[in-house]
Amino acid sequence: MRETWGMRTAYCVESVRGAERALMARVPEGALMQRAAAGLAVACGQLLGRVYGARVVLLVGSGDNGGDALYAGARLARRGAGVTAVLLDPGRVHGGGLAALRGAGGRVVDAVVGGEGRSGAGAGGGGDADSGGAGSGSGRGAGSGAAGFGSGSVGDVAEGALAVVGRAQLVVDGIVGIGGTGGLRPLAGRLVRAAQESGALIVSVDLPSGVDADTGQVRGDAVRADATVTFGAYKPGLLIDPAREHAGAVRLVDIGLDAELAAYDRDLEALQYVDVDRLLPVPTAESDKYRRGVVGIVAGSARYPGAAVLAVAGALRGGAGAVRYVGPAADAVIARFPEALVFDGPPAKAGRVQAWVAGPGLGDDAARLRDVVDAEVPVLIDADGLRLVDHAAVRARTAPTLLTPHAGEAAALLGVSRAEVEAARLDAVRELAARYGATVLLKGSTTLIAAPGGGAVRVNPTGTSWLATAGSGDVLSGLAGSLLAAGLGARDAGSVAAFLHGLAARLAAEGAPVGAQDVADAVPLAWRDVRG
Ligand SMILES: NC(=O)C1=CN([C@@H]2O[C@H](COP(=O)(O)OP(=O)(O)OC[C@H]3O[C@@H](n4cnc5c(N)ncnc54)[C@H](O)[C@@H]3O)[C@@H](O)[C@H]2O)[C@@H](O)CC1
Ligand SMILES: [K+]
Repeated sequence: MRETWGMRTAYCVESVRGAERALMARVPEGALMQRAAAGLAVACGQLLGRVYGARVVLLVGSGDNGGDALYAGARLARRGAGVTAVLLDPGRVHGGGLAALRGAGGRVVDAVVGGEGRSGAGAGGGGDADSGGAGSGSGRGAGSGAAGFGSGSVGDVAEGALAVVGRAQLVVDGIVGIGGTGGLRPLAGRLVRAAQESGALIVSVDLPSGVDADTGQVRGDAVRADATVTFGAYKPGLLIDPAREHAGAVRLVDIGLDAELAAYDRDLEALQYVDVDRLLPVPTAESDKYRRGVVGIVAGSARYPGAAVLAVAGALRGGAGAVRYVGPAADAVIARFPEALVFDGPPAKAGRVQAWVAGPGLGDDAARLRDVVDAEVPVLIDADGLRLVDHAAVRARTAPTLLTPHAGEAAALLGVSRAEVEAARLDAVRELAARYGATVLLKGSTTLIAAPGGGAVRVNPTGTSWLATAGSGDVLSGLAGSLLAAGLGARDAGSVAAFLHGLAARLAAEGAPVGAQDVADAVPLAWRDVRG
């Protein structure tokens, strides 16, 4: 699973379109679409295993996304597949693509009654009531300028179209790509549901139709693909939940866009093994414990001594030379980790510290937290610390600050609901970083790290649902604080910690539940895996 290549990057639609325009001016007309279609056809062939004789259905929308699907379908038809295009908007379809498919022997049916498909209302049954989808939302009517989608009632779907979808081995989702807004329209939703129910493999072209490319939001019905073949660059939505869950395995097809994209700012970055390897603080011959960094941990309380132990456990595995625990759980910490330095007074009097972690299990100890926030070294604030902290004091800090909320804590900081944060993680993390003048690591299904000055948001690629276990956040804050003390900047410390933490959970879990202590114990394995 180890990848040897570097940073994965994602660009917003505006940048991708700009780069595409620049490239299109230099290459023959239609060349980019042919590159895209060729890559798509190869990926479909690999998923099918055997192309000759395979039953392939293309769901074709009104734009170039449908064009990609049609040209790829033509390539598959020339290799012997039985390819049928279902036109969702027969009045607006990519002409060249349609001609190519027909020329290669592909069939074409209309999705709506009155086209080439036989007419018949309500075939397939049962779907009408839930055609609005879970997201019920705002996006559904948006973009109703797309002729044929907003207007057609669900009952208008042609029986012939549903029947071919039901028999397909592979369904290619060319409904919408980067030109899409809002969720699937009812007609498309009906066909997609039929595909999903049939058990066919579903491959999305560029993006799963219905998701938001730039934010990862899903505002209505959206395709759930087994794989997505994306062109030129990843789009943020392919890397951020909830859209990411819809994409399946994502494959990037090079259409020659990289040189043009260099003129644009990245929207997202996902560190890979080699990037993390380069960032890990590895001691040299001259290192002593102070040069390697001392991390101070202000965590735990009489009620929650375990949070102190777990934060120290994370900190001991993060590369700092020493861990100094400050608080009332010193006995519990020493019993488990005799190598920790402990002190039960105010942090300001605790001795030398290069970075502080404050908050896990802290209870209501606002005084100790204030001491830490006033310190002129990097500070990580988590959990209870996020609830107690004086926001103006955070904004006034001059040394780096790293806030590590989960969605619920982020919601409280922003004054919105947890569901709103979960639905729009990228917006939430950017907004928090701007508002608090701090680097923010938003934990969850896709952990994101945003710096206060803007720039690319980091997305952690190693996350796993095994991390959804009590205390795992305490380990993460200790680990990230330790990396801060070892000299990493806040954005790097947060992203490297999230990477190691996710990897450690995977290595510890191996398919079975693990506790936070197991995750901490597996962090050295993750280091070795990265350095290996
Ligand atoms: N621009 C380029 O150079 C390339 C573009 N390519 C493909 O072109 C796509 C973009 O094509 P387009 O700009 O034509 O846009 P799309 O094909 O993504 O969308 C077409 C139209 O669908 C309508 N629409 C919007 N939301 C909808 C919804 N929820 N349901 C139904 N219809 C909706 C709109 O009228 C929109 O203009 C990319 O995603 C990619 O697949 C590739 O061929 C590679 C090269
Ligand atoms: K698509």
